[in-house]
Order: sequence, then C-alpha cells, then structure tokens
Amino acid sequence: MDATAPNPPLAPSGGAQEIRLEGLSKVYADGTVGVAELDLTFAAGELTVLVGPSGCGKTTTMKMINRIIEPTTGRIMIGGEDVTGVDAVKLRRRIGYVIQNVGLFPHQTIRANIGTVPRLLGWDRSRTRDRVEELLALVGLDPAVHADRYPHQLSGGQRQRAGVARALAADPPVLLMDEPFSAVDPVVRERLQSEFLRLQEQVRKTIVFVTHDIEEAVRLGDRIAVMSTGGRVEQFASPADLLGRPANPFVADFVGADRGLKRLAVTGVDAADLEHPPVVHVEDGLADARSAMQLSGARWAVVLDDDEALHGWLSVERAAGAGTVGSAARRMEAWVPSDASLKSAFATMLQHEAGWVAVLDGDRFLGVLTPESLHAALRRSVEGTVPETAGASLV
Ligand SMILES: Nc1ncnc2c1ncn2[C@@H]1O[C@H](COP(=O)(O)OP(=O)(O)OP(=O)(O)O)[C@@H](O)[C@H]1O
Repeated sequence: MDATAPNPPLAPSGGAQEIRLEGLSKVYADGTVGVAELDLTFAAGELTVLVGPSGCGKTTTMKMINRIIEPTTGRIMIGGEDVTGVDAVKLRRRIGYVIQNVGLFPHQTIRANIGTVPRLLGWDRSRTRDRVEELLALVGLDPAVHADRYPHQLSGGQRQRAGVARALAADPPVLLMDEPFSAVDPVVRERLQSEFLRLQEQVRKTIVFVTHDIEEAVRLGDRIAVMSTGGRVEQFASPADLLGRPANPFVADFVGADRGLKRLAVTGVDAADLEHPPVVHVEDGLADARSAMQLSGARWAVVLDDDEALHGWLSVERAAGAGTVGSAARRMEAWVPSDASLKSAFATMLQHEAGWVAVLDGDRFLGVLTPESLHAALRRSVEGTVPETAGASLV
C-alpha cells in the first residue's frame, strides 16, 4: 500500500456528492437476478433509504456502490465521476460503510479502529489522533473513557456509535449504512436514530441507508425507495408522499394499513391548519372576555400574559362575574413549537389530556390545533390526490 499517495480526487473537501446508478444489474453466478436494470439517483447531502421485503436486492444495490459486489452491467457515478472501473480498494476508502454489528476489529482499540482509514490514506499521527478524538465526541463517546478500550468493552449502542465514527473518519462524501441499528434493542435504537439525525444535520453526507423497517425509513429518510424483487423501484418519494400517496398496492401494503398514523410523524404543523379562538389577556376584565367569546360564538378563549406568552385558557362558565381574567383562567402548558410534527402535537394533547394544543413561534402564540383541525391537516396534506370517498381511511 502506498501511504504517500495523495488523497484520491473523490473526496476533495469531504462535501457531499451525488450518487447515480445507471442501468445497474447484478446477476449472480447461479443465475439469480439480484438487481435488474436499476436507475436511481441519490441526491448530494440527502439520506436515502432503501426498503423492501427480504431478498428484494437492497444489500446487493448498496454493495455495488462500493463494489464489494461487482455489477454485471451498468454504471455507478459518484460526484459525476464514473467509478465502475476504478480501483475498488481505493474507492472504498472514500466511502464510509457501517454495517449491522459494526464490524469493528476486535483486537484493536476503538482509537485504532476509527483511525483505520486515515492511516491507510497516509495521514500523520497527530492529525489522525485529533480526528479520532473529534469524531468520538461527535458521536457522543468520551475520548478519555472510550478511546483506548477494545470493542468488547463497549455496550452495543456504544459500539454502533464507534462504527459510525469509523465510517466518518476520513470525511468521505458518501456513507453506506446497511441495517446499522438493527442489532440493538428498540430503546437504544431509537436513541441512536435521533443522535444520528442530529449528526447528519452537521455532516450532511450523501447517505444510502438499507433497512427492512418502514418506521425507521420514515423517521430517517429524506427520500425512500421502496423496492420489490429484482431491485425494482416501486416508488421513490419523500416519507410524507410515500405514506400519503402510495403509488400502487404493493407500496400501500408495504407501508402498512396504519400509514395514516405514521404520516402524523412526517407532517409538520402548518399555519393554515391552525384555529384561532378568541385571545384574552390575564389583565383583562372578565366582562371583556365574555364579550370576546360571545362575539365569536366560542365556548373558551386562549389566555396570554403581558408578554404575549401562553398563560392558559378561560371557559365561558368560569368567565362569569367580576374580576380579571387572570383570577379565573386555568393554566395550560400544552404547546408545541411551530416546526413540530402533527404527531408531537397529538402526543402533547394526550399527555395533557387537553382538547387543544397551542402552537408557538418562540414565545409568540400563533393559534391552536384541536383534534378536528389535526384531522383536517392530515387530510389537507394529501388533498387533491385521494378520492373524496377514500378520505375517511386516511387516519
Ligand atoms: N451470492 C449470491 N448468490 C446467489 N444469489 C444471491 C447471492 N447474494 C444474494 N443473492 C440473491 O439475490 C437476491 C437479492 O439479495 P439481497 O441480499 O440483495 O436482498 P435484500 O433485499 O438485501 O434482503 P434482506 O432484507 O433479506 O437482507 C436474493 O434473491 C438473494 O437470494
């Protein structure tokens, strides 16, 4: 190995690069068609998930990208460069790879594991050392505690984090992840997924992520490709589109009968969906609050404090008599930020056993969501594409 070779051209600045598969096929020696004539583009800086039933060709597709499996026909373009014929070993140093059970070298420390590719690329010791410590911190491991341990001295979740750190070590433009979180229990998995989403916000790699778990796909993916036998792409869409507008019965069946519920998680609160009950202030007199409610025919009003922050609510019943709104209002802390998902709005409503939830932009009150407006919001997100009569089956 030539440690003095310059860094390959694919990873000039570690920025993300588009991956394009053109007519990519794999026919195995026994004649099995793993993938047939696949055309697919993974946008730079996006996380694309490949999902589909067992044996549909997800892993074959992914392993053709780093040429662990050599394609039978077709081309692989990374950042506009045809990499179908380049040296596969060198190519792999420019592509991060995370697999189930991590694949860390058991007899090497975590530090040595993470430093593998930088060493192969000829980085000097201090640069590698700095990079390893930076990455450990990035994935939530304490370098002082974990760097010099061996893989068996870490928990499953910690090993998985170390695997992600190793894949990111040389700042590759592309990251391939094959069921990376499926070996850990569901609680740890969810935490790793959240951490990984945060990490991707920072590093913005082009990621191809294989899973058989549609929940995971919806949670992590910017785009999702649902595949069927032979690597056929049945639909390639954002999570919201996939759940809201399955292209055919195969996709509808794969995403599940509860796709309406799943859509709650991927549909954001929209200002147009908010309801606007009367708004009164803690300092106002109850008489004024009564007339505000009467005027709009409402049974309750939102109560804000002097700074326009949410204070609570006031029912018509409690608004009787004299005094200030503040003396009769009930406190209410069910609120979500304006960039929340409908799922978190719904969860907040349930958690507070409330019939509504306030939507705030910073401290500013924007309006409320009720079960009715939430339902309408879900329907509106697929409006125009679903027959009127099918609407009832959406949630
Ligand atoms: N080395 C091989 N020789 C022959 N056939 C193979 C080989 N590897 C995979 N296949 C076949 O190719 C098809 C696609 O396999 P692949 O592993 O890509 O599927 P997958 O979607 O990743 O499945 P899973 O979700 O079960 O991991 C399957 O029919 C599989 O049996």
